[in-house]
Amino acid sequence: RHGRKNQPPGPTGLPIIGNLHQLGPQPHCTLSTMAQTYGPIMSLRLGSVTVAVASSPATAQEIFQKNDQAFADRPIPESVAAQPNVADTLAWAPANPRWRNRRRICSTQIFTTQRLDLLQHLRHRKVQELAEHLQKQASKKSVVEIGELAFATMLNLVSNTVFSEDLVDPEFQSAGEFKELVWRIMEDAGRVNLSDYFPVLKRFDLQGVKRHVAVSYARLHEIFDGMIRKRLRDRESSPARNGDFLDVLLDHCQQGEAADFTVDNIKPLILDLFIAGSDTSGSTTEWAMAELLKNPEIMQKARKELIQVIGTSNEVKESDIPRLPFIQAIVKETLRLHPPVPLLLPYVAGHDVKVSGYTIHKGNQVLINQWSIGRNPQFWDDPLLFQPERFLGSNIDFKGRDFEYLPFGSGRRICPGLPLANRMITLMVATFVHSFEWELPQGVTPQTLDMSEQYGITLKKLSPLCAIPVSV
Ligand code: HEM
Repeated sequence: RHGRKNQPPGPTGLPIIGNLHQLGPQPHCTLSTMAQTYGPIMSLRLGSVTVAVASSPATAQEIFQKNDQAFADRPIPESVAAQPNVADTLAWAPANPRWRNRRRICSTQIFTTQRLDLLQHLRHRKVQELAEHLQKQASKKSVVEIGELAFATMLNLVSNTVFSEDLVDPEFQSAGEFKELVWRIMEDAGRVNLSDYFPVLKRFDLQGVKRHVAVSYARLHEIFDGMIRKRLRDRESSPARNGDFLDVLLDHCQQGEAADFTVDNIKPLILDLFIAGSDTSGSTTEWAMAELLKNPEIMQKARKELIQVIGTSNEVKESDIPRLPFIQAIVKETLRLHPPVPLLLPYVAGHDVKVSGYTIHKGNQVLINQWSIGRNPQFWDDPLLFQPERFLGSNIDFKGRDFEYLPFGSGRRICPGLPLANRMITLMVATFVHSFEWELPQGVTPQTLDMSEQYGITLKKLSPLCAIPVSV
């Protein structure tokens, strides 16, 4: 079936497996190299699935702007299908009225400027708790894992937004278990799984991916189940409401929208917010700090801006951020070089579509290699250098309209968490830089700091960033 007419060019594959063996452990890099030979829209055959890969701003724009509707749905990897009620997730459900309703509720109840402003105190509190923890570690000269702390802080922020309570204890002891669970889900979702490319093999789960990841889903569902049941009991015994996102969802459950909202089918939506929000934001904060430790002169410039704007005694507040253009530029530059979702989430063509003169056939999958676009010298000067200055005085933004820079995607499935992620990551990075000097552990220098990536559905730092906070 793959001799289809007018398909984008691509590498010749082997019989049956096609190009699967060529992807390697870092598919985003392999696809970037292949695009130099086959062009900005190319076609690969992965088992029985044809995948088109877009690697330029122009092809991404054609997909997102001209053909947004055709590419509104996603293929569901087997590892994601391992969770109960997968059709009720936000990230993987088809773009049907039920998905739209859930997305609208999330947007209006969590992500509007008004709602975010209302919960500003929560973000300040969570970041303050993080700073207090770091102060204690600083007094002991302890080494901390920056990514894990940022991840746990984000997890607690999402948890407070949904459940009005922390998931991770104040000393961050239980952060490890959640990180492990979330990362296992991310890693399995990003793994090349034969069941996804040979539907006939699905029921055998040859690599055991589905069985492996099901354990993580079951544990997270169990945790959420306990929290939801407790809230249902509280609601029965008292009319008082917490006013958090769980109350909003339970109100929907009780308002006769029974088919769309039940206690069971709201769990995948809640899980999505935790999974999509915590690892991406934690990882971006970790990469930002890794770049600052690798480039001490940029760290100094950032600190200088913070001291000029805030002084030395005050804490960083969200209301300071508009006056911190260099810190904002650091976050943007980090998302360019280290976008947490390098290939965005996959799309599936709803009908035959022409892109750059080639045909993407109905049922073909589409990936956008935004990692590659963000590092392409055609669109960025000295693309491999970490230079936040490139964003100063530039209008390029990550809101999905500048196709050379798409860390949050674009179109109707653009990341709904963008405004929250932006506020929280900026606040965490600013606080790290403002409240502490940072030292690398013995034997590590800025020159030897390991910046290798590990591919999952999100891209994380292979070796966790370890550093020693020093109080200022
Ligand atoms: C640095 C932080 C983040 C990055 C870089 C990021 C990036 C992305 C990307 C690239 C997508 C896919 C977009 C597409 O396919 O076009 C996505 C989807 C999504 N993100 Fe984020 N995200 C981040 C933080 C968050 C946060 C904080 C939340 C919520 C708490 C969140 C919730 C979601 C959800 C629910 C989806 C699925 C949307 C859909 O398919 O309709 N993300 N994100």
